[in-house]
Amino acid sequence: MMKVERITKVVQKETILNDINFNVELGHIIGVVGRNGVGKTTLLRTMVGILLPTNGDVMIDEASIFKQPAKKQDVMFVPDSPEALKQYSTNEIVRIYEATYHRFDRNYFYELMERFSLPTVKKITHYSKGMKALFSLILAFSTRAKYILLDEPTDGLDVIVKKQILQFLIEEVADGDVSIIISSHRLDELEFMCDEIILMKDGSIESHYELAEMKTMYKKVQVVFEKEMPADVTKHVNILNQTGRVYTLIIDQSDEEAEQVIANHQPVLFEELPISLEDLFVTKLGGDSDVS
Ligand SMILES: Nc1ncnc2c1ncn2[C@@H]1O[C@H](COP(=O)(O)OP(=O)(O)OP(=O)(O)O)[C@@H](O)[C@H]1O
Repeated sequence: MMKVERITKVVQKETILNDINFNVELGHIIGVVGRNGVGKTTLLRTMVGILLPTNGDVMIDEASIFKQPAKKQDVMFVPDSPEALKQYSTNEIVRIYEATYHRFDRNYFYELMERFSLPTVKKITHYSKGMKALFSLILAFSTRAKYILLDEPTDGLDVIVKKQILQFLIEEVADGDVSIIISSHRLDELEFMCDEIILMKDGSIESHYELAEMKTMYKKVQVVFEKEMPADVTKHVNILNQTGRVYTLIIDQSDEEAEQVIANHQPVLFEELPISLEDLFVTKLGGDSDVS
């Protein structure tokens, strides 16, 4: 188990991460979402020990990655634009990784290169942007690290490779030996593969739920009233969208009165719609006018 324990990160007197706490068990895909600049990348970089937290610790199987650096072998970070090692050839990088990561699996590496039809090259700079992203992913999984942290992993990948990658990520965690933590703005992709979502706000965790559970906490409905929306309804709902008299609303299920208040006005139309992660994101974070 990986434990992120009370991580706080202050940079130039500014608190970027504030008391972040959560556990990662093996066999899960966890999505980290939040507005631009909220601290997602800083969190991932701290979780692998690239950044030192101002306070708090990251534990893997009860050992701190900061106090026992060998534990860092268990966690790999794939940045959104990997710049390192670009002057090397594919095969040289394999040798460097073999020397660095004790569990690096050369056979698995070449198997994945073949699976994703990625050729070996004399210099990594010869790869296109998408090929570099794919290469970084393949390298990360070939280290056989238990915790793989991905920052915007599908950026720059074409739709065919993207689908293959999403499928691959799901397969990787299926055996229960690996967990993946993904920071992404692609909420549709996260929805497809994540079982847990961490939603960040102002450098803190606003909520951390299983995605399925989170969806049961809210209800999305489409409502049409005879005239405009009654004032007492407005107090109980979050308006996602309005097109003419058609409102798309989010109702917090803990507000027991909300549906009754709507029904009291005898709406012309009142029907439930499937709720998406994007709806939850807008509901929980849409009220912030600034990029945090
Ligand atoms: N080295 C640094 N020095 C000063 N401030 C930094 C540094 N790195 C990050 N920050 C600040 O920390 C905050 C969080 O940045 P971070 O890159 O973690 O956000 P993010 O959630 O990943 O954003 P995005 O969704 O845009 O990628 C931002 O306000 C950023 O300006």
